[in-house]
Amino acid sequence: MPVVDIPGSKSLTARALFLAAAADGVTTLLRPLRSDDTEGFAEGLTRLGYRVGRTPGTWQVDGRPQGPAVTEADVHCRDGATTARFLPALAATGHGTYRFDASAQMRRRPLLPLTRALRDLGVDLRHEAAEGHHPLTVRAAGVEGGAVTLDAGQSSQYLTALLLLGPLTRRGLRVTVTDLVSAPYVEITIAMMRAFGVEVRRDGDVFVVPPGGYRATTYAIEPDASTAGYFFAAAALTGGEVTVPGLGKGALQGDLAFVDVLRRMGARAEVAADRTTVRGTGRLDGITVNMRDISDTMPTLAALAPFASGPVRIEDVANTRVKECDRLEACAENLRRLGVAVSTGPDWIEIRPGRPVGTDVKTYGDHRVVMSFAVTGLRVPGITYDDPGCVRKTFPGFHEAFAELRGRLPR
Ligand SMILES: O=C(O)C1=C[C@@H](OP(=O)(O)O)[C@@H](O)[C@H](O)C1
Ligand SMILES: C=C(OP(=O)(O)O)C(=O)O
Repeated sequence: MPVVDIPGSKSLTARALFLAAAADGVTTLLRPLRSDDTEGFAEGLTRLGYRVGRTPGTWQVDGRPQGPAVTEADVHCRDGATTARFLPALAATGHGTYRFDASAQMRRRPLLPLTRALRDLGVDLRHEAAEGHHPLTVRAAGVEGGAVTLDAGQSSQYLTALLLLGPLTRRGLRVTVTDLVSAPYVEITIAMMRAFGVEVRRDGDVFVVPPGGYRATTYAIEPDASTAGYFFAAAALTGGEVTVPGLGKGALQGDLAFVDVLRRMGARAEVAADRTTVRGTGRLDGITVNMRDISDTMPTLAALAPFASGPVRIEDVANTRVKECDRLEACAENLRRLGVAVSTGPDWIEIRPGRPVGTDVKTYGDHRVVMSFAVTGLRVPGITYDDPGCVRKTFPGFHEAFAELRGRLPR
C-alpha cells in the first residue's frame, strides 16, 4: 500500500511567509515547500530587507510590523502569482520605493482589480508599461486603509492580498466583493490569519479586517493538496492504492475535494483524521463537474478523462485561461496530440473516451501540464515533454517521486 510523502503546500507557504514577515516577533515555519515559487517569495522578502533563515525542513523569519527594512528594492517575482500579487501589498506598509517585475507569462497575467483597490486605499502604485500588469512600482508611506470594492472573479489572490494587508493598515479594511473564484483559497487565508492572531469578520460578500498587526507563531505547513491530486489520480487509474499522510479532515486546502471527484467517478476515497487514501476500483465513469472552486485540478482530471467510460465535462473554469498558460487550450491541444476527441468553450472542456497514443506534450512552461500528463503516461507509453523541468515551480522532485510510485502500482 504506497504511502506518499507530498511536499508542503505552495499556497500555505506563501501566506505563512507574508504573515511571518509582518508579525511582531520571530516565526518558525515547519515543512515549508522548497520550490521556485516559494523560494522566489522568500527571496523577494530578503530583497525587501526581511531576514529569512532557511534550513532543511524549517524556515525562520524575523517579523517587521513596520514594513520592509530597506528604502529601495528591486524584486523579481519569477513565475509565481502569489509573490507577484501578495508582495506589493506587503511592501506598501513600509517607507520607500519598491519595484516589482516578473516572468514574461506573469507580466501577461492580470492584476488590475488588485492594484486599483490598493490605490483606493491610498497606495501610490504605478505600472511601468501596461496598466494592471507587472512591472510596477510602489512608493510606500504606510497604508491608510478604509473601504474598497473588489472584483475577484478572475483571481481570489486579489482578495487574499488585501485581507493579508488589512491588519497592517492604520484604520483596518472593509472589502466588498462583487465576484469571487477559487473561494476555498480565501478560507485558507482567513484560517491562517487567525493562526497569526487576527480574526476576519465576514458577512456575505463583505470582509472586515481590524487594524493591529499579527503575532508571531510556530506554523506547520500541510502537504500540497493540488500536488497530491496527481498521486490520487494515479491510484484511480491503475487500480492501485495511495495514502497521503498529513492531509485529512481538518485540512485547509479546498483542492483535497478532488478526491470527491474521483469518488464520483468510481474510485474509493477515505478522508481520515490525518490522512487520505484513494483506491482504484477498475471503474472510471464519465462525469460533469463544476471546478470553479478547485480549478488547479482541472488539468489532472482532463489528463485522466480519456480513460473514463463516458465523456468528462469540466465547467466554470474560465480563469484557467490566465494561469501559467491558457490551460483549457493547452489541455485540449495535448489531448488532441494524443489522439483524443475534445472540445472547449469559453469556460469549459469536454473530453471523450479514447485510446491515447504517445506524443511529445507541449508544456507551455506549465508545471501542471507536465504533472497531469504524467498520469496519462502511466497507461500510455512514449509520452515526453518539451520542458519537463518546469515542475520546479511547485515540485522540483516530481519526476523521481512519480517514477517511484509507478513502480509500486499495478501494471
Ligand atoms: O491563493 C492561492 O494560493 C492560489 C489561488 C488560486 O488562484 P486563483 O484565485 O487566481 O484562481 C490557485 O489557482 C493558485 O494556484 C494558488
Ligand atoms: C495557478 C497556479 O499558480 P499561481 O497562480 O500561484 O502562479 C498553480 O500553481 O497552478
